[in-house]
Parts: sequence; structure tokens; C-alpha cells
Amino acid sequence: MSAALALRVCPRAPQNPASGEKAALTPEAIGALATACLRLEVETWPKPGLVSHVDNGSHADMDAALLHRSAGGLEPFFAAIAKAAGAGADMDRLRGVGMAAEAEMLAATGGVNTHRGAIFGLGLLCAAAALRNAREPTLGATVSRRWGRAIHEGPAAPHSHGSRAARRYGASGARGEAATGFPSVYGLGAPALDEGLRLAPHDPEAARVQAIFALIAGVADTNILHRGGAEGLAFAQRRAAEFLDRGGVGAPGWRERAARVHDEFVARRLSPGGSADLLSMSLFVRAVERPARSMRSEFDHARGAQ
Ligand SMILES: CC(C)(COP(=O)(O)OP(=O)(O)OC[C@H]1O[C@@H](n2cnc3c(N)ncnc32)[C@H](O)[C@@H]1O)[C@@H](O)C(=O)NCCC(=O)NCCS
Ligand SMILES: Nc1ncnc2c1ncn2[C@@H]1O[C@H](COP(=O)(O)OP(=O)(O)OP(=O)(O)O)[C@@H](O)[C@H]1O
Repeated sequence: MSAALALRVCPRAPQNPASGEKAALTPEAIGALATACLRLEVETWPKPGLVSHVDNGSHADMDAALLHRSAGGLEPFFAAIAKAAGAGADMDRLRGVGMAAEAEMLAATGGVNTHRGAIFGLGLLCAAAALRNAREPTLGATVSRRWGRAIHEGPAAPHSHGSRAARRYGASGARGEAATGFPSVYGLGAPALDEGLRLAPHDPEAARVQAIFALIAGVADTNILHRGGAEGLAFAQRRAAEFLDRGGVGAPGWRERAARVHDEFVARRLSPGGSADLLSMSLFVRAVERPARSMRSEFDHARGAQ
């Protein structure tokens, strides 16, 4: 993102010249950026099993229009989470805003779970973005240090798909990822975005495809475990790793190969919703932490796609 566009997409609060600290983004800018990241995730194809602007993947109850409606409705809640964090909110207070966001999502979609995992993970990163300063290395480190313990020990829904899969297969899921500072974002998704941009410098969608494959290959996604069990997860991880081993988006014919993997996931009804959430979060941390290197045309596109 150019400096001018960075200011347009994420207008910053005035810098404190005395302390020289990194200036925090305004809550409104944080909310707009989080929603832009959700929209960019939708506008990515091929993404194995997932909903995109091209097709509905393994989902009978969702399409791109529904995901965009949900993403738009969440923007003020992401801003509210950032505002609450900036005012010193603890995890109980953040959870309250997150639950209100879930209620808005269900109202906007007629009861479909379009973004529950994303509200949680991206919401916590929005909270961290409001507190950004020179002392914390990453947004993930802020989440882990300030709220990690409360996330770990906080209330969990015992009968959710995620917690059932977590119990049965020993996966730590969305909560574990957040409590430990988003290792999949910093270790898989964000570096794969960088690698994808290097492999295909003029195709930002290709960078997002590289990132979703890297995430699927490495994440124990409770959505896949819920629908396909351990066998489904092993299949998904193997196929994604094979795509990357053959050169990912740097190899000729990558789009057709990725589309074939997508078809295989759909045939098995597999959907890596957790990896989709982590792609949005990877876009978000890169845009906040390295704004000069983020992708200008991407965010322009996301704001137009509604
Ligand atoms: C933690 C949440 C997401 C509950 O998740 P749970 O594991 O019980 O299962 P559920 O099936 O409802 O949702 C899990 C979702 O997490 C995502 N996910 C799956 N696997 C992973 C993974 N390995 N890493 C990250 N996300 C994942 C998927 O999108 C999935 O749909 C959430 O419902 C919750 O506690 N909400 C309260 C709101 C809150 O605390 N907000 C904080 C401030 S924003
Ligand atoms: N493009 C996308 N396609 C599909 N899922 C996505 C996408 N982006 C994000 N997700 C995440 O996937 C989750 C929804 O997945 P899914 O519908 O498989 O879960 P579920 O409602 O728990 O289960 P099921 O549909 O199997 O009854 C959401 O929480 C959301 O955050």
C-alpha cells in the first residue's frame, strides 16, 4: 500500500512526537481494515472447499453475497472492540462485544454461521491494533500477553462443533491459536503471502491462494475435523502440501491444479473455515504491521466488492 493509500484506508491518529511511539490506528480505521480483509478472503479463488465469488464450495447455506453482507455488518463491531481495548477493556468486556457481533452476524444472515471464528480471531487482533506501540513486537504477542490466560481459562461452549472436535482429536482450535499469539498467522499465513507476492508479483490473488494452501497444509482446522474426522484432515493437509511442493503459485498451471484440489474438497464436503479466518488475519497483520509493503490494489478491490 502506498503511503497515501495507507492514510486513506487506515487514517492514523496523530503521532506522539515526544515519545516517538508508533501511533495507534483509530478504531474506525481498524474496523474498516478488518472488514476489507474479510472481503478479500471471499474474493479469492481457488480456495479448497470454501465459499468465494466464483462458487459456494462445500457450503449449501452460504454464498459470497451472504459473506459480504456479514462482513459489512461486522465493521462497527470491530471498531467497537478496538475502542474498548483502547480504553483498557479486559477479556470479559471484549467477549461481550464479540457476542454482540455474533448476534449481528446471525441477524444479518438469517442464522448462518458465516464468521464466528473470524469475529473471535480478527476481533482480538483489532483489539491489539488499538494498543499498538513500540514495545510489542507483534499484534499476536499483544493478544497473548494481555488476554492469553483469560482466553484459555474463559467460558467455552461445550457442544459447539469446534469444542467437540477439540475434545475428540486433541486440537486446540480457535482459542488455542489466539491464546498463543496466532502462531499459524505468523508462521504460515503471513510468510506465505510474502512468498506468493514474490512468486507472482503482479497477481495479489495468487498470493492469497499461496497463503490459504500453506494454512491448510499446517493447521489442525476444527471445521475439517468436524466434517471429515482425522482422515479428512490428513487428506486436506496432504493435498495442500503437494500443491506447495510442486511450486505453489510459482509453477505454470497452478490455477488449474488448485481448482482440482478445490473440487476434491467439495466432493468430500470438506471446508477449512479456520484456515479462511487465518487468511483474513494474515492480511490484517501485514497491513497493520507493514503498511508500506501491503497491497494497494487489493484493498481498493476489497472496498469495491460488496
Ligand atoms: C472461540 C469461539 C470462536 C468458539 O469456538 P469453538 O471452538 O467453541 O467452536 P465453533 O465451532 O463455534 O467455532 C470455531 C471456529 O473457529 C475457526 N477455527 C477452526 N479451527 C481453527 C484453528 N485451528 N485456528 C483458528 N481458528 C480455527 C473456524 O472458523 C471455526 O468455525 C467463539 O464462539 C467464542 O468464544 N466467542 C465469544 C466471543 C469472544 O470471546 N470474542 C472475543 C473478542 S472478539
Ligand atoms: N469463505 C469461507 N467459506 C467457508 N467458511 C468460512 C469462510 N470464511 C470464513 N469461514 C469460517 O468458517 C466457519 C463456518 O464453517 P462451517 O459452516 O463449516 O461451520 P459450522 O456452521 O460450525 O458447521 P456446519 O456448516 O458443518 O454445520 C465460520 O466460523 C467462518 O469464520
